Amino acid sequence: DSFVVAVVGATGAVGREMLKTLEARKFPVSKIVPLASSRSAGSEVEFNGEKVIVQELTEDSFEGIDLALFSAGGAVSEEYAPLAARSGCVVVDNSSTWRMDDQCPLVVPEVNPDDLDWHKGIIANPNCSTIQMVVPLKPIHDAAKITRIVVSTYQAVAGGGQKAMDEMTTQVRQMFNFDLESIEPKVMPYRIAFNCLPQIDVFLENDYTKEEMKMVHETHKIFGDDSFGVSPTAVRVPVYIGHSESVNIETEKKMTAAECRALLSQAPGVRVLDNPAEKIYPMPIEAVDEDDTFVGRIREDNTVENGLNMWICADNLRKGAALNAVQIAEELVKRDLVRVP
Ligand SMILES: O=C(O)CCCc1cccc(C(=O)O)c1C(=O)O
Repeated sequence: DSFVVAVVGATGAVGREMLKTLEARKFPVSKIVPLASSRSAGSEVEFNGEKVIVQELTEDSFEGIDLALFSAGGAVSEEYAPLAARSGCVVVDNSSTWRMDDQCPLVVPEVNPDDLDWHKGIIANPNCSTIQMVVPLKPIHDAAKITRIVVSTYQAVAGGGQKAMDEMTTQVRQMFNFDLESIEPKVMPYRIAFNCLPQIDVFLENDYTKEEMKMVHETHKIFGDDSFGVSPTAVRVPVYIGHSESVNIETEKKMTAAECRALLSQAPGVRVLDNPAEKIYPMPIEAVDEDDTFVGRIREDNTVENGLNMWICADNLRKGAALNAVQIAEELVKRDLVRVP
């Protein structure tokens, strides 16, 4: 059977990727309903070779909608996701609003698909940096029990949306014209062109950023296990699309680099690119427009008992957001769960 599917935030960077992914994976859509703010309503998007008019999001937009993918910011999710669920529409929300709500499953289909079974109408899509980390770490955790994670992220500007990407373009152009004075950052705290910013989102009381603490809390919820620590540093780097992460883990049981490589070569959603002698390793420019999470630079960390280092890259708009949301929708269809209990 096929479904009436809404995309809320259809004109944003992630919303557009959601439409592209629904089409590319031939999700069974009987009717697509692109929704956005009054500002974007009236514009057109393409879907399955047809032009579709973007409609304005209102409280009765969800009548007759079976499934709604949200990526329109936390405030819209907070107000409209419960409305949608109450009118019998299953919501997959890409914002952080519902991720830590104990009535909402927080799901990466390769990692914890069974959590979908207890959804009450709203399912949360994790933060992009969390998704690409848990995909390879879950099989390792199952095999050797992770006791500690230290992660440093190198996050693309696309995570800040189209405006952030445009800001970097402007800065690069200005710098090539040696016009440095007029660089006035608006979306990001400082100039990002040829720079690194160790701040993504706001700082909290503990001097970590919201982005860093999302990786801690969301990883624990997705694994259903908070017995291990997560020590995060999230950094913005001058890359357009594709997040990279340097991950160091300690495990209870010893796992060699070779065993880790072999395990990840079989892991769902993972592609191992790891041959230093041939200069083979993941890079963000190679991860763009790919479904997989790429892992390389796998090596033992002999400064601790059972340590491993690895380097992980993924397209943050795709597996980091839109693809994961569509894969959740696919899993809901498979489990006949496109219905609000
Ligand atoms: O900047 C990045 O590289 C990733 C940030 C993603 C993001 C941006 C604004 C708001 C939220 C949010 O939902 O709170 C989120 C999120 O956690 O998905």
